[in-house]
Amino acid sequence: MLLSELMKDWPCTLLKGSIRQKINGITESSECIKEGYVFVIRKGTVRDGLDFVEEALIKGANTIVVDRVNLDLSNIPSEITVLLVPDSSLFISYGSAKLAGTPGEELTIIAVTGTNGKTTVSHFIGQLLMAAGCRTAIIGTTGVYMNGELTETIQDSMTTMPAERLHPILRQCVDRQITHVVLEASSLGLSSNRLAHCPISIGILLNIGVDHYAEHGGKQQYIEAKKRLILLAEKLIANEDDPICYEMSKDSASKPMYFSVAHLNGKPYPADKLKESSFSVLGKHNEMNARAAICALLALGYSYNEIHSKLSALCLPKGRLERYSQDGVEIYVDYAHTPDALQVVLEALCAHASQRVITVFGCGGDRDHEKRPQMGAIAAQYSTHVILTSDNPRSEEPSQIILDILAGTTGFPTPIDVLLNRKYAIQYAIRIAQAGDVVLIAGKGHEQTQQIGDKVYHFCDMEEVKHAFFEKNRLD
Ligand SMILES: CC(=O)N[C@H]1[C@@H](OP(=O)(O)OP(=O)(O)OC[C@H]2O[C@@H](n3ccc(=O)[nH]c3=O)[C@H](O)[C@@H]2O)O[C@H](CO)[C@@H](O)[C@@H]1O[C@H](C)C(=O)N[C@@H](C)C(=O)N[C@H](CCC(=O)O)C(=O)O
Ligand SMILES: Nc1ncnc2c1ncn2[C@@H]1O[C@H](COP(=O)(O)OP(=O)(O)OP(=O)(O)O)[C@@H](O)[C@H]1O
Ligand SMILES: N[C@H](CCC[C@H](N)C(=O)O)C(=O)O
Repeated sequence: MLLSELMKDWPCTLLKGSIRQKINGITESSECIKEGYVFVIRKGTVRDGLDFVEEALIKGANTIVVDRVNLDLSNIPSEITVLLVPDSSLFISYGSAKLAGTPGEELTIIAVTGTNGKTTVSHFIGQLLMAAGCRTAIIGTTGVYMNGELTETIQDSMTTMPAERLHPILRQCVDRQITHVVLEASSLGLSSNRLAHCPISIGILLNIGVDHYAEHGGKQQYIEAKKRLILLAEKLIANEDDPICYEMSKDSASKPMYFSVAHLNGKPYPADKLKESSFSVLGKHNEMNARAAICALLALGYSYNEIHSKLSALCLPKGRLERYSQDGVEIYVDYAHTPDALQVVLEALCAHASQRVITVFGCGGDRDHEKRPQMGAIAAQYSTHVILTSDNPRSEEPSQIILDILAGTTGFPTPIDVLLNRKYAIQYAIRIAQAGDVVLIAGKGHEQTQQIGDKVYHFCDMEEVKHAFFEKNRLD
């Protein structure tokens, strides 16, 4: 494509060079530059793309896009084009869509946001659509699935991928005759305009809890970020029981569809209806997730009868209440890393367990501190025994994270042990567990790595569980 074609529908000012350049791709990361690429410079939270211009030019960039005036461009050779745009993050979304041939326009895109349940609801919707015969892709934290096949795992478990990666994947979807795409819209993805040029038919608002406040600068800013989905989506589905979601839904241009614990789309829908359809996924939260998914199918024109006949086959994505049982002990690996998530999962397991509930968890470093004591209190309230350990400490001191969690556990009689090494914490839990006990290992779900400092190690909770049983039986 010629640069002139990319620019023609977008407010751009030519600062230097020619618009007759042939361009082969677009990126905001110098690491991804190839010959003939457009390098879009963005000032980030940590670094400034401006510092990587030299690297981009060495790698073959022929166009530089900036969104700041009065920059010194004298070091940029004359054969390189420099454009000024009002906002780099919007331009990269627009440019990525256009270079990929706007594949989103050929697809029905459903985007799911909320603090908890995005991955689960996306997979439920995807599974229902596939059961109804639609070729469907699911894009989110656990990877890209095209018609049920995992085609790409996402580095860093990113929930909403940058636009420059999303639109080429949407193009692959079109090439594979996929008609429906269900994607997760994270607050950070929405606030950084990753979905700005992705045409969304249905937006789903699940819930608002505590997560990512620190990165957004507060709860209100987090809510504002989630609200962007309402402006992007043609139709909105919202959780009527969540007061913040309900309030937010009033900003929708079209009349929203609601789901709640008692209603669906304005009609009574008691829990028995789900049971009658043999929906059998554990946890009240997953019943709510199923209600959101049913609403999405209703919005797409399916009837209750068609939807109900498919509910019995719904299953959870990897790392969500993932069960393993050995020697009469039931183990659940779950991705609960927020207070609300830990609470609903423990409520489900307490209702299900016949004996003790042993909880192993920690909290991620460089993330909200306020969720730590809240999660400590919830774990202590619902569990018979708590083992505190490291999640992804990242740049933080692991023992300080534990102290923050412990602050919430005072006043509860529950025994609490601390084992910073997650492997040993899991081994200890399995060693003390007896037949009939339930062990919850929370926080990392499907993750295959653990980040301690700036080092990333292979780590998989489920692998450690199996290894721990092997060790226990070897020692006995
Ligand atoms: C908080 C956030 O959104 N971070 C993303 C963001 O970083 P940033 O704005 O701080 O960028 P930066 O690192 O300061 O760099 C500034 C600019 O310099 C460029 N650069 C930087 C280094 C270099 O060598 N060359 C280069 O060109 C960068 O590409 C960028 O354009 O832009 C980067 C480039 O696209 C992303 O890699 C980075 O995501 C990182 C990996 C990340 O971990 N993000 C997580 C927190 C995230 O987005 N999570 C959400 C929410 C998950 C949930 O729901 O729980 C998600 O959707 O995954
Ligand atoms: N509707 C819900 N309400 C509260 N907690 C939930 C709900 N659904 C799932 N959870 C909890 O949240 C965890 C993560 O679920 P899921 O991956 O579906 O959410 P998510 O919003 O995609 O999370 P993330 O974006 O952080 O990956 C689950 O393992 C479970 O503990
Ligand atoms: N997308 C979330 C996942 C958190 C998972 C948990 N294991 C942690 O590391 O805190 C985040 O990056 O905040």
